[in-house]
Amino acid sequence: MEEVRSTTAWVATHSSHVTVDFTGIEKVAENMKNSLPKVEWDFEGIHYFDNGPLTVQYLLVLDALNFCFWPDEEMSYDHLASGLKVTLESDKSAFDADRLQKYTGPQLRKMLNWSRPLPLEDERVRLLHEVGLELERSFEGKASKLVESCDNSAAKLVALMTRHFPGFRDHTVYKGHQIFLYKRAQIFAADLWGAFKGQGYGDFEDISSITIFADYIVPAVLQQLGVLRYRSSLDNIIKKNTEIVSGSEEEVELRACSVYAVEKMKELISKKTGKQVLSVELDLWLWAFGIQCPSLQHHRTLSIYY
Ligand SMILES: Nc1nc2c(c(CN[C@H]3C=C[C@H](O)[C@@H]3O)cn2[C@@H]2O[C@H](COP(=O)(O)O)[C@@H](O)[C@H]2O)c(=O)[nH]1
Repeated sequence: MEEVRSTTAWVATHSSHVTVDFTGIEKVAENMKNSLPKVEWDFEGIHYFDNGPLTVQYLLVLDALNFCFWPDEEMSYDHLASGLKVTLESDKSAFDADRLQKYTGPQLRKMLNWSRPLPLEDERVRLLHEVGLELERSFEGKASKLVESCDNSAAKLVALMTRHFPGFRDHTVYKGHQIFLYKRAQIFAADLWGAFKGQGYGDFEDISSITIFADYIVPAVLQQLGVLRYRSSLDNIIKKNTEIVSGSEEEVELRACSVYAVEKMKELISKKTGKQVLSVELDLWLWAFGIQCPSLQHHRTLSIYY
């Protein structure tokens, strides 16, 4: 995760469209100093959990598809999490590696109880196949084997995920430099940690090494909190819901500056309180705040990464 931290910091110090406001960070950290808001994983009550390997399989499938819901105004992450949960509850072998390799778009729609094509449906299907095939080839078909091979290290898990599954290699090139975000790979580690409450498959000694998950909700929340400031041209693009091209300077800055700003916020809160705060905890708080705010306007980029 050092790569994520150092490369996003590079973007933040060379950015043209997004600025990290340290006064804004200071204000948020000061407010959080006395009461660190704790948000429970699955506060929505929408995820599958049975305390065993099938939960790991569920979370891998979930995070393989955990991106870009906004093109359909009525769709959200909740539909994915709960649709996959209902699917698994009625058919425990639905996410077996051989079956993952065969799903079609209409079948995936049915799983999510969705009557029209899903956003980036063909990509979602391709990524499901990729996960099934690689699980079968390298991990006896089981996501639990993948996690077991990581020696309780979230960093190892992210490295392994990005090595084995091309769809999880969330990176880009910005002003000639390679930048790593690894949103879905990191969120998989965080979901395991959250679901298993840091025990069993969620027991990671280095959970503090994970950064936030740069999606389209967190940057919007950070802007609202005065932690990120946008150049007026970018502000207009977002207000008008105009699409931002994947890999553009604007898009990379929105995501990278979010990671960097929350790392700084975490350091400051830890310093003020004398307690270790985790980026995962800050992420969940920011994200939960964001999705409960219907007026929040976020950037729109078509991407399989977030
Ligand atoms: N940074 C961050 N981004 C997250 C999540 C989650 C869900 N995490 C679960 C884990 C435990 C909790 O109980 C959550 O349920 C989804 N997303 C992203 O949000 C976007 C979806 O937005 P909308 O279209 O409005 O549904 C999309 O990019 C999706 O990838 C998170 O935790 N952090």
